[in-house]
This record gives sequence, C-alpha cells and structure tokens, in this order.
Amino acid sequence: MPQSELVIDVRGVTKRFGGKTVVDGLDMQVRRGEIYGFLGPNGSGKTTFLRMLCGLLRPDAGQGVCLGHDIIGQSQLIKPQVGYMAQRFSLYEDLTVDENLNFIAALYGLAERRQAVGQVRARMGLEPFRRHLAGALSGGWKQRLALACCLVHRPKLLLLDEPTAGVDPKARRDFWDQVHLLTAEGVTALITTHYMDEAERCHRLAYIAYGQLLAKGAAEEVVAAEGLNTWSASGGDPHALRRALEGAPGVDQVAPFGNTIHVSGRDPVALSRAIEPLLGDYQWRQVETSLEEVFISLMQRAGKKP
Ligand SMILES: Nc1ncnc2c1ncn2[C@@H]1O[C@H](COP(=O)(O)OP(=O)(O)OP(=O)(O)O)[C@@H](O)[C@H]1O
Repeated sequence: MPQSELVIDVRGVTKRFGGKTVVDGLDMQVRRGEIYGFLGPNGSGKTTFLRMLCGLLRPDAGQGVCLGHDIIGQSQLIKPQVGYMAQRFSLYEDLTVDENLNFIAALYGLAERRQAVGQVRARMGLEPFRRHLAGALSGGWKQRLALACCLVHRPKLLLLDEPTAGVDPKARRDFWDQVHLLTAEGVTALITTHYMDEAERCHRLAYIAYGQLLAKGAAEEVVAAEGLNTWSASGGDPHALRRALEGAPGVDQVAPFGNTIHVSGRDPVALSRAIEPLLGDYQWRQVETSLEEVFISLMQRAGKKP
C-alpha cells in the first residue's frame, strides 16, 4: 500500500496513567476514504488512543504519522485537519443551532464563515432548527448538530467517539449514510462503537482489550481468523440446555438469541462431543459466527492470559 494512501500510520503507541498502561504498543494503519471501526470493551483505551492521534494527549512511546504529520512533534498541524466528536455531547445547550455552528467557525478562524456554516447546515438537514436551542433538540438531532460542528472546518479526518450512543435506529442509519457520503468524498473516519451492526458497516475494524490490539481486518476476516464454530439450538428447554453446556469441555460460549441458544467453540471436534448427548432433545443447525461472538471470544482469551 503506498504510504501516501495512509491517513493514519502509527506503531507502538503507548500511554500510561500512573503505573497503569492504558494503551499498550498499538499499531494502526487507516487508508484515505476508509471507515475504520475501533471496538473494545469499556476502559480498553479507545478514547485515549483517539486523543493521542489528534494531539490532545502525548504518547509515552510509539511513533507515526497522522495526515502526513508526526503525531508527537507536529500535532499543531494535525489538529486543524481533524474533526473530533467527543463521547459526551459537548455543544452549548443554551445556544441555538446557528450560534453553535457560528461559534465553531469562529474558533477555527474560517474566512468564509457564513458560507461554511450554511453548507454544513444544509448538508445535515439542520435548516428547520436554525433558531432552536441545542439543548431542546432530540437525541438524534443533537448528534447531527455535533457531527455538523465537526464538519464546519472541512476536516480530512473524522475521529468519532461513540457518536451514535443512545440514538434511535433511524437516526443511526441517517448518521451512517452521512459518514459513507463523506468518505466517498475522500474524508477518512475512525469511529468507536459498541454496536455490532455498526462494526459491520465499517470497511475495516480493529478490536482492542486491555490496551492491546487483539484483531483487525474486514469484519469477515476478523470472524474467520477467530475460527469459532457456532451451532444454534431451538425447541426443548433452553434453560436446561444452557445449564448442560455452560463450562462443558469444547464449549467456549453459550448465549440466548431470541428463541434459540447459540453455542460456540474453537475446537469443532470437542464442540460436537459436547453437543452430541443433547442432539435428540433440540433442533440443531450450524450457523455463521457473529462478530459479537468473536469479540467475546477474543476478550475471554485475553482475560485468561497471565
Ligand atoms: N486522564 C486520565 N487519567 C487517568 N486515567 C485515565 C485518564 N483517561 C483515561 N484513563 C483510564 O484509562 C483507561 C482507558 O480509558 P478510555 O476512556 O481510553 O477507554 P475506552 O476504551 O474509550 O472506554 P469506553 O468504551 O468506556 O469509552 C480507563 O481505565 C480510564 O479510567
């Protein structure tokens, strides 16, 4: 891959708080125009990593470039080209939509302020809400306004930290449509999320736990690499099935999915052996392993490491 295509190219990025290593030697390469999903359990270091990329935090170790600039020595050149949407709603609730947008435009010292605000307002469908207080908007519209504020200065890279947490499915769909449109125009997006359907909407993704990278690639590559076999059982007594399988040799996970129980394991022979005595009491079929099952498996295995 030509280096110029890499908007993010960092290696060994590490951050410690007190004695605790929160991001531990992380590598990440993200191409221009890519939607890159960044997943991991709460407290795994995702926000800390994003903050290091855009120069809000200084790494203790590691190196690399973001938007062609050194993440340590040239963070002042990176910041103006990044749109960072922090996890918590960080707009001024007692200002109107227009006032929020104008304020951000002024902060960036944009020359064509009115034009920039007008464009982003139209793009995000915020025209009808121009004079509404940000605090009075619904969750979905607040999130749109937050994205609009990230876009006013026409950044090349979006760092979006759980941008859709708590918003309804339609608003999430609209949000992802916008992100796809933006990346088609050449903007790059690095997005943290806990939603599996969103992970699947990313071109590629990385999964971290305890500050360490556990998997990366396209969703289907990540699923294939974990090598889990998954069976779905229906009928009979699902609670009894769960009790029978939990902790059995060869069974790595048992989880209810609606009216079925999913059973996964990395060793297909051992898994079949565990299921065999229960074959007659339930209807079984082999199903595709989901990303959720893969992430749980990755976390379980990471947790078992000494
Ligand atoms: N400024 C700080 N000082 C001390 N500890 C911090 C600081 N910022 C983050 N941490 C700790 O670093 C760890 C990683 O936090 P971080 O917010 O990066 O995780 P995360 O993956 O973004 O989590 P979540 O999914 O909950 O947002 C946590 O244990 C957190 O308490």
